[in-house]
Amino acid sequence: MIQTPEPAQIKAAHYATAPTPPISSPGSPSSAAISNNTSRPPLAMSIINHHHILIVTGPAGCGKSTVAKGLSDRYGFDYIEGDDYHPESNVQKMSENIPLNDADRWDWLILLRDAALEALKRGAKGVVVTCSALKKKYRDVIRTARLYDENPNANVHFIYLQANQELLLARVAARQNHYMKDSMVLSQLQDLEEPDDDEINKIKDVKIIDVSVTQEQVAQRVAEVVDNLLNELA
Ligand SMILES: Nc1ncnc2c1ncn2[C@@H]1O[C@H](COP(=O)(O)OP(=O)(O)OP(=O)(O)O)[C@@H](O)[C@H]1O
Ligand SMILES: O=C(O)[C@H](O)[C@@H](O)[C@H](O)[C@H](O)CO
Repeated sequence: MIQTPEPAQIKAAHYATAPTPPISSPGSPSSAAISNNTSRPPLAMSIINHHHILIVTGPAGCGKSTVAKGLSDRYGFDYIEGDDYHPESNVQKMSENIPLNDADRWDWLILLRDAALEALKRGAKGVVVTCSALKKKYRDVIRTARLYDENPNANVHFIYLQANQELLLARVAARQNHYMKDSMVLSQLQDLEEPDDDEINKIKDVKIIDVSVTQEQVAQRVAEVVDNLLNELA
């Protein structure tokens, strides 16, 4: 989540040279919820044996940054805030309430994918990325991370935070100093393709979390789901 109206520093011109990703600042109350409120399991073997990229997805205001910080703290994974990787032109558009289109998003998605791979290459145990990933074809771009990873191939998991329009609008309205306005939430909902049957039952790399509950309850749900996921792959 970008808190200031400053344009992003990072340009998406060359996706092959991903910038150094921002690492989470630990200790926010929300991240503490996921990392502490749920008892920490023994370190999942899969964290040691696999490369994991957790993509926290959903429209603006669903709680991606909140959840992602918690996951990063819980597993000691690097944290990549998707908002920080938009080219200046995208930030400008969003600040002016102009919805992004596919063309605006391609390089951004590839940049995020490559930033996650870069982090793994530098030795990160795993990576958590926030990315709206509103359409199936956007998620497919991120899915190709597996093809570009070195041994072991990265496991990409999408954690889709599901919320209705009313809830998203309320959370965005309550948030201070952020460029995303109500109208942007509405345009994102128009673009949104929720994970479909193929993704859920065939590719099986999507988990859906209902976020219409408190931050602590969301944290609990997400921690349970991701603990299981990582342990299943051990
Ligand atoms: N479960 C929850 N209950 C109530 N408020 C929440 C919950 N989760 C997050 N929030 C609040 O809702 C607002 C949006 O959360 P957050 O910034 O994490 O969403 P986001 O999906 O990252 O948004 P964006 O895509 O616009 O960056 C924040 O003010 C956050 O504190
Ligand atoms: O896909 C998009 O339309 C945008 O990239 C958004 O997802 C923003 O990055 C984010 O939601 C801002 O808060």
